[in-house]
Amino acid sequence: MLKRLQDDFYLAMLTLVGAIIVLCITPYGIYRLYHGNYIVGIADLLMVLCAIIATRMAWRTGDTVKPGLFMALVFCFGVVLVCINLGVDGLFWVYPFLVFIFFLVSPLKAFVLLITMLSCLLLIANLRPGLVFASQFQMVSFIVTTTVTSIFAFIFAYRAQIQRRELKRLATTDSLTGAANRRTLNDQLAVAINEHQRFGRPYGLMLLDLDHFKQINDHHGHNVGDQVLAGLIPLLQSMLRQSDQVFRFGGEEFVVLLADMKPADLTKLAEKIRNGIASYLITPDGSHMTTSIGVAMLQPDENWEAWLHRADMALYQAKHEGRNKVVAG
Ligand SMILES: Nc1nc2c(ncn2[C@@H]2O[C@H](COP(=O)(O)OP(=O)(O)OP(=O)(O)O)[C@@H](O)[C@H]2O)c(=O)[nH]1
Repeated sequence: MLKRLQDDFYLAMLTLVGAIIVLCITPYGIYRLYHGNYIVGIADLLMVLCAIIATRMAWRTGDTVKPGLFMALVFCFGVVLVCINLGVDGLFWVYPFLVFIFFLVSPLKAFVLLITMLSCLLLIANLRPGLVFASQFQMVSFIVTTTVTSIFAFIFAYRAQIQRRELKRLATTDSLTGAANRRTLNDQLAVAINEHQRFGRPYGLMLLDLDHFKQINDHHGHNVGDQVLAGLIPLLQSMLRQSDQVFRFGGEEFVVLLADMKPADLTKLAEKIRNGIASYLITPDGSHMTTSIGVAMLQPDENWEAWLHRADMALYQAKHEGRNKVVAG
C-alpha cells in the first residue's frame, strides 16, 4: 500500500484529498443537517460519499483519471451550491478547492473546470444580487483574488507535471538508446508473471545480443558503437507491435517482452528480427551486423528469474552454435 502511494503521485494525491474531505466536511454536513440547513448538509455529505467512492475506485482499478475527474466535477457543483446557500461564508471554500483541483486532474482540465465553475457562480450572483456577494466591491475582489490564485496554482501544477514526467523518463529509460532500462524490465516482468498467473495471459521473451560488437568499438571507436546501439531500437520497433516492449538489458544485450504471444509465433518473429538486423543494421564501413537471439515462453508457475535464465541459456547456445541464430529455451 505504501509502495503504491510512493510510486503513483495522482493516487497519493487523490487519497489525501479524499481523506481531508472526509475529515473536514463530514462534521460540517452533520452540523448543517442538525441546524435544519438540509440542502447544504446533504450537499456536504454527498461530496464526502463521492470522495469515498472515487478514492476506492482509484485503489481498485489503478486508474486515477476517471475518479479524479469525477471528484473534480462533483466538487465544482458542490462548491457552487454551498456558495449559493451560504453566501459569503461559502466563498471561503472556493480557495482550497482552487488549489486541490490541480491535484485531481491535469492542469489544463483543472483550469477549464475552474473557469466554468467561477463563471456559473458569477452568472448566478448577477441574476440574483445579494444571494452570494454582499456588495459589488466584494464580487470584484472575489474575481481578482480567485483569478490570481488560479493562475498561480496552474503555473505551479503545470511546472510540477513537466518535471515529474521528465524525472520518470530519466528513471525508466536508457539515455543512449531510449529503450526502457533494467529497472523497468524488472517491474514489467513482475507484471507479466502476475497477469499470467491470474488470467493465463501468454507471454514470450527474447534476449538479443549483437554479435562481435566489440570489433565495432575496436575498429571504429566507441562513438560509432553507440550509434549502432541507438540505431537498433527504431529498427526493432519497426518489426514489433506497439504493445511489445524493448529494454536494454546491459551493454549490447536487449530484451523484448511480448504479451499474447503463441510459442510458434515467438520463434517466427525472432527469425524475422534476426533477418531484419542482418539486412538493415549496417556499420559506417558498410558491414552488416548480426545478432543471436534466445527466446522463451513463460511457463506456468515460473518466476521471472527462471524465465529470463532459460532465455539466457538459449542465447548462450545460439552464440555457441556460431551466432546469427535463434534458439528456443
Ligand atoms: N559503444 C558502446 N560499447 C559498449 C556499450 N556497452 C558495452 N559496450 C561494449 O560491448 C562490447 C561487448 O563485448 P563482448 O561481451 O566481448 O561481446 P561481443 O564482442 O559482442 O561478442 P559476442 O557477444 O560473443 O558475439 C564490449 O567491448 C563493451 O565495451 C555502450 O554503451 N557503447
